[in-house]
Amino acid sequence: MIFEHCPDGIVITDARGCVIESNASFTRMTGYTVDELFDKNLFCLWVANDGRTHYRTIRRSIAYTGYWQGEVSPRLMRNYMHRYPLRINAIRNEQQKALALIWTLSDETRLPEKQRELVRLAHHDPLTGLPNRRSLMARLECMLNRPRRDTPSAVLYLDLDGFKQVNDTFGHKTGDNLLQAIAARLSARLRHNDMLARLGGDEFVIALERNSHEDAAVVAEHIIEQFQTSFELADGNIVHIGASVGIASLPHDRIGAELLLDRADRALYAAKRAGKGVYRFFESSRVEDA
Ligand SMILES: Nc1nc2c(ncn2[C@@H]2O[C@H](COP(=O)(O)OP(=O)(O)OP(=O)(O)O)[C@@H](O)[C@H]2O)c(=O)[nH]1
Repeated sequence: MIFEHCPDGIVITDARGCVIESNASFTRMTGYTVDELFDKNLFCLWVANDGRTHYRTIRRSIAYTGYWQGEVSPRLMRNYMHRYPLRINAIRNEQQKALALIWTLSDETRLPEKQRELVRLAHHDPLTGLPNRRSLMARLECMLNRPRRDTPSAVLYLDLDGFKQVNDTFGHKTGDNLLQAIAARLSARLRHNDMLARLGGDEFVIALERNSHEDAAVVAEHIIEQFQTSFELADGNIVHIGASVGIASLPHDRIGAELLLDRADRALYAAKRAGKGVYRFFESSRVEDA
């Protein structure tokens, strides 16, 4: 009774992760019905898709501490727009062997309004509503921890050309409106698996999931094309502005998110030097011409 009516989503699985029972909140939060879940392995359904390293980290934490805490990948939820905190607790026997696992998705919507706002602010840029640097870095780490061969991905670092001039000519408020309009235009064209984040100032980054080298170039071209149409802003001003893009494909060697972003930034620098309004790739020994 308490299990069924608990506002948090709860699933009980065996030690391997096969579902024994789930509650109504879990169905509401993930979109998976009880029947669909029965006997499915939750590790296969969610975790394994985020990479073997991630899977092994979780398994190891459960084996040693009986506990793991993190976030559920939104791509693996039917309700993929939401990212829920997930806890996995092992029920262990006296020899510390896991007998069953309790998976709990916390329903943040139950938090008081003020607390929810704090959670939102911690992960989003207040001006545009886009994910912020922190969210981006978490996503990049996730991408970098996946097996690479079958999942080529890329990072596009975008910087506006001549944004300072917009501020100087029209004022800071119009500059803000322009950043919001750009965020909306770029978001509208992205696939829902990709992430558009604002790092601050006039810098945006797109984490492209499962895109080949060629695909990343096509996306970069489309982005630059999107700046050919002027932005009609909420304050009535019409502003024309361009953008340059630096691209770093996920390498086969193991690197961290900071280095990957730095590579995209270096490619962006090359695009700026090449006269702006173009894209450039980062290549390990040199920056490749577009
Ligand atoms: N309106 C507005 N301006 C900002 C914000 N954050 C930073 N800026 C301004 O954005 C400008 C960014 O500087 P730059 O990237 O050097 O300007 P730019 O003219 O685009 O230079 P290039 O990239 O070389 O073309 C600075 O003038 C900052 O003051 C913001 O949140 N709102």
